[in-house]
Amino acid sequence: MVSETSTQTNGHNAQLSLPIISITPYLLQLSPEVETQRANVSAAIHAACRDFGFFYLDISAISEPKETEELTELARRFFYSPQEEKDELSLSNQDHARGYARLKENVTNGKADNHEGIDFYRPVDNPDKTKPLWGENQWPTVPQFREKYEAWVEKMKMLGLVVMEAMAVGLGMTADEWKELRSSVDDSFWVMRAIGYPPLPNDHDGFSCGAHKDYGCLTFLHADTTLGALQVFLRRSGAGPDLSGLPAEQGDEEGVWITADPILGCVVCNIGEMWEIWSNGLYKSTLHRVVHRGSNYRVSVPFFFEPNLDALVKPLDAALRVQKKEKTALPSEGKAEKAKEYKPTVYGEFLMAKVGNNFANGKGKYVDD
Ligand SMILES: O=C(O)CCC(=O)C(=O)O
Ligand SMILES: [Fe+2]
Repeated sequence: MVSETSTQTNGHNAQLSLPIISITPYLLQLSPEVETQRANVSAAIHAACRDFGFFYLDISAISEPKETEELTELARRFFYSPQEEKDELSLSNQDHARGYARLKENVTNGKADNHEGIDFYRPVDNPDKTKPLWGENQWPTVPQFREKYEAWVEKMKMLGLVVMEAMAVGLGMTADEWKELRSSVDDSFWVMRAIGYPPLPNDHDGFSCGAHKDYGCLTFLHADTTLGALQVFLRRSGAGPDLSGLPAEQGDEEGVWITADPILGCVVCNIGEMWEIWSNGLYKSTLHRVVHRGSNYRVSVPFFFEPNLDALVKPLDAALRVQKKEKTALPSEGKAEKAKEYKPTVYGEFLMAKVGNNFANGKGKYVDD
């Protein structure tokens, strides 16, 4: 909530730590008091999206730690099974997107990532594995895996819609505007991934997962208790040189890499490129990466809440209103020319273009290389 975000430090300078925002008011029955709390939540999310593109979302109202611990335990059981068993669920059996990818099979920025993973997508009507993204999910035979993960999908889909509503309020959208936005995410083409990270060898100069921006709408990440692995790039001028000793994947951008360690009861939430378009750049999708140098085997479970395939994603009037208001508030820019607008895109076409490029060469999965 607003009053808490500036004081929660999570072990860092408050300016450089991700805010912690509870979604609980959006799950409670509406009353005048709850309405005020919701407005505070929305203002906090709006600020977090502008300043960080990342925040902790306290979801303790809908999930006990036991549930997420079970997810990581089930993933661990799968990743610890013999390699031949995991390979039976290989991406290549299906549409090259749904299934298991071996250690180093995934590539980011031209470098092999030091992780293995299994991906699931929203099921489709009339599956056809010869078509990009149109195959069937491949579930591990680990007892309870499918059941528990499918329950998580339902919960995250619900959470996605709730967070979208909170963001609509944060942008000052009217009820009709929210209704229209809602209709472009109410049949989300979601993706869920379980990722296993062995520690990086000491002399390894690469990354467990190279720096990238998520391309969709909202990511909700549950990770096990490993510290120091997930890093987020905060663009800040005057931040000084990057002392991480790692290749500068951020290019010439000035800023700092901070760690986003897990917090009990929270998922890490970040926005993808579709929100950058909806907000006309007011919200930025933020670079992040994983560098796991610990001695344990780390597991994370990101859920990607994405738009509907047929959603036309274009700058929202509410975001343009915010930008216009800010521009006219600046004395020097009183008669500013029309602000630059992001190009609209149909989510399904955008996704197919990303995946299609890789499909032809046997890599249906979207990789940012
Ligand atoms: O494992 C993590 O902490 C992050 C994974 C991630 O960024 C992704 O899969 O897009
Ligand atoms: Fe990511």
